[in-house]
Amino acid sequence: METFLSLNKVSMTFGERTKFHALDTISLSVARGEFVSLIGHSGCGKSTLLNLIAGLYRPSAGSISCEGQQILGPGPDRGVVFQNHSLLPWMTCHDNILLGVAQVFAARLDKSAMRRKVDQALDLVHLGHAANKYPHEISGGMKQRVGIARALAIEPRVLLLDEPFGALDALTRASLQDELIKIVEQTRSTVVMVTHDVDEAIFLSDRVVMMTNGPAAKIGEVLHVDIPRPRHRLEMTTTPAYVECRRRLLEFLYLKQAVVRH
Ligand SMILES: Nc1ncnc2c1ncn2[C@@H]1O[C@H](COP(=O)(O)OP(=O)(O)OP(=O)(O)O)[C@@H](O)[C@H]1O
Repeated sequence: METFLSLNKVSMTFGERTKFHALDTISLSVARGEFVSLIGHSGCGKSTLLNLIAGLYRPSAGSISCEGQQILGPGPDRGVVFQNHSLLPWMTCHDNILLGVAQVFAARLDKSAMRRKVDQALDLVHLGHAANKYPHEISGGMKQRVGIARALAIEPRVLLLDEPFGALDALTRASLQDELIKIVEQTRSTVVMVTHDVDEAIFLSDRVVMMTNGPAAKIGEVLHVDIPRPRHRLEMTTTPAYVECRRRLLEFLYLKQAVVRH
């Protein structure tokens, strides 16, 4: 498969005097339209890796490129969704999304065309009716959906999701996972997602990248989720392929990378 996003021997060390070696020689190729999850114990460096792809950090060594172009900083080709929606509280949902759209499209589109883009993004997450509400007037799940709409509205080539559903209850989480699958099918997005949740990783991903515990975290194993799509949440869980995926992830996390707490 054609490589779309490429991480080439990426290492990351934080700090000047007291150095912290977070990631060590990470190499990973992501194909166009692929959905890849990063899983690993807390503090292993998943968010750091995602932030490197987002261009929010520069790697200490190695390089990252998207469609052959080296990533040197944040850009509209990569839409990021964080665990906490990070919407501006004094702006409506519509205007929160418009903010990014205007940054990317102001030179090419007039105001009404940009507003249409915002409306389309809100429709994609079924929130057209909440366009004029403020963040404090909507639920946590709705805020995350606005966050996803905001990331999608700039029409990124890659969607980067940092535990996008981590703060939500199990039912809301499941319905947003279903929605995300539909959106990704519709937009044919390439996705890299950080998660702690084994079932979420299997349900959504083509591949799950398992990271070793830090410091100097590496890619431990990579799991190919060989379960045909469309995947059905309930039916899927009883198939041998699912059970095997789950076993491999749990074995990695709780046996091979067991965390000893004192
Ligand atoms: N800006 C920073 N300066 C120094 N150290 C940092 C910085 N950002 C992260 N780290 C360290 O790098 C390591 C990896 O952090 P990171 O947030 O990437 O882990 P994570 O796997 O996403 O954790 P979690 O699952 O708890 O969110 C941690 O030990 C963290 O303390």
